[in-house]
Amino acid sequence: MNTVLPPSEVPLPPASGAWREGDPPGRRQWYERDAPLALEAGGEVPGVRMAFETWGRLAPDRSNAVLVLHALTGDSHVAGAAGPGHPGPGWWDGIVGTGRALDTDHWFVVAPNVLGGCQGSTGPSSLAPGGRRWGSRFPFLTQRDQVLVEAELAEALGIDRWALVVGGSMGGMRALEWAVSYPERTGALLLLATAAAASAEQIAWANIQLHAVRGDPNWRGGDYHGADPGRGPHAGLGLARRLAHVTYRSEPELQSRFGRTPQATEDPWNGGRYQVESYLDHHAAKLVRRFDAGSYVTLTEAMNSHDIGRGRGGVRAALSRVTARTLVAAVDTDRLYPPSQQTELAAGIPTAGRLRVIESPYGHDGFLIEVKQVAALLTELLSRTAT
Ligand SMILES: CC(=O)SCCNC(=O)CCNC(=O)[C@H](O)C(C)(C)COP(=O)(O)OP(=O)(O)OC[C@H]1O[C@@H](n2cnc3c(N)ncnc32)[C@H](O)[C@@H]1OP(=O)(O)O
Ligand SMILES: N[C@@H](CCO)C(=O)O
Repeated sequence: MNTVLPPSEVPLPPASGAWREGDPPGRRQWYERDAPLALEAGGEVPGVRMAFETWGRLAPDRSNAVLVLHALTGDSHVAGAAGPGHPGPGWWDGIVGTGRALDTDHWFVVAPNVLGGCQGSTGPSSLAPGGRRWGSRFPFLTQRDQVLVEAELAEALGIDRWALVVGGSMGGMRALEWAVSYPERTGALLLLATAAAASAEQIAWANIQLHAVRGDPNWRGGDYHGADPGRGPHAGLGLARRLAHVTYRSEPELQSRFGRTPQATEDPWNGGRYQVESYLDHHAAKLVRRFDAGSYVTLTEAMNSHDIGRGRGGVRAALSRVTARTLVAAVDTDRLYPPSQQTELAAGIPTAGRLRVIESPYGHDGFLIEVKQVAALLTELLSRTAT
C-alpha cells in the first residue's frame, strides 16, 4: 500500500554529497510508492519517494487544500514556519502564512519536492536498489510523470480536489498538467511566467546549460555521486547557473544595478571582476552548495519535454480541457518565458479571462520577487473560488 510517513517516522533524506552539507533536516514528510513507477518515456523507477511539506489544517470536508509547485531549483520549503528545527525561510514567505494571500489559518497548503529533484524526493542522487546512487542510470522523466506522483500524493492525503493549484515557471508547467490531466480535481489555477510548451529558445538555453554540466570532467558520465563530494561537477553546474541566472533577470535591471562598476577594490583590467561578474559568481556558488548536478540535468530535460498538447491533439485541444477558474500572468520584462507564451495560455484556456501582467524590472524572477502583485492575483482568484 502506498503510504505517507508521519513526521516522527521520517528518516533523513539520502545523503547526496557536498551540496547537502549545512542543510539541516526539516520537518518534511514523505510519500512512498510501493510499486515501481512506469514512465511516459519507458522504463520505471522503483522505490519512489516524494518529500513534501504542509501548512495549516485540512478542513473536515477537505475543501481547503492548495497545491504549490516549485520551479527548477526550488523545493518544498515554500514558507519558513513549518515547525521546530526547520531550515529557515521559505522561497514564498510573503505569500504563504498567517494573514498572507495563502492564509494558513484558512488554507491547507501542500508543497512537494518534484520527482527527480534533490531535496528529499527520488532523483539521480538517491540510492537505487542495490545500494548505489542512481547517477547515469536515472531514467528520463517528463512533467507528466512528475504530476502523476503528485496526484498519488493527493490521494494519499485524502484530497480529491484542490481548491487551487499554483506554480511559476517549471512549477507552472506542472500546474498546467494538473489542470489538463485532472480537470475534475483542479478547482482553480494560477499560472505564472510559464508556457504551454517549451520553446525552441528555451530548449536552446537549456542545451548550453546541459553542455556546461556534462562537459565538466567531474561529471563522469553522471556517475560522480560515489566520488569525493568535493569533486562533483561543480564548475559545470556553476557555469550553467550563471547563464541561467542572466536569463532570469532583465537587461535594464542588470544595467541600472551594476553598470560597469568594478567589484569592491577589484580591477577588471588586472584579473579583477565587474560587480555583475561577482554577482553571478555568488549565485553559482550558492546553487552548487545546495543542488545536485544530476537533478539539474534531469529536471532541465523534463522541462524541455514539456508540451501540453503531446498526444492530446495539440496545444489548443489540450488547453480547451481546462475547467478550473484560471488566471494566467506574465512578467512584462521576462525574456526567458516571454509574455507571448502566457498570451497563448490565456487565449487558449476557456476559463482564463484576460492575461494579467506583473510589472517588474526583474524579468522572469519577478514571479518570485513581486510578492504583492502575486498576492493580489491569488486573492482575486480565491475570492471567486467556492470553498
Ligand atoms: C521557486 C524557486 O525557484 S525557489 C528557489 C529560490 N530561487 C532561487 O534560488 C533562484 C535564484 N535566485 C534568484 O533568482 C534570486 O536570488 C531570488 C529570486 C531568490 C531573489 O531575488 P533578489 O531578491 O532580487 O536577489 P538577488 O538576485 O539580488 O540576489 C541577492 C544576492 O546576491 C548577492 N549580491 C548582490 N550583489 C552582489 C555582488 N556584486 N557580488 C556578489 N554577490 C552579490 C547578495 O549579497 C545576495 O546574496 P544572498 O542571496 O546570499 O543573501
Ligand atoms: N529562479 C528560478 C528560475 C526558474 O524559474 C529557479 O531557480 O528555479
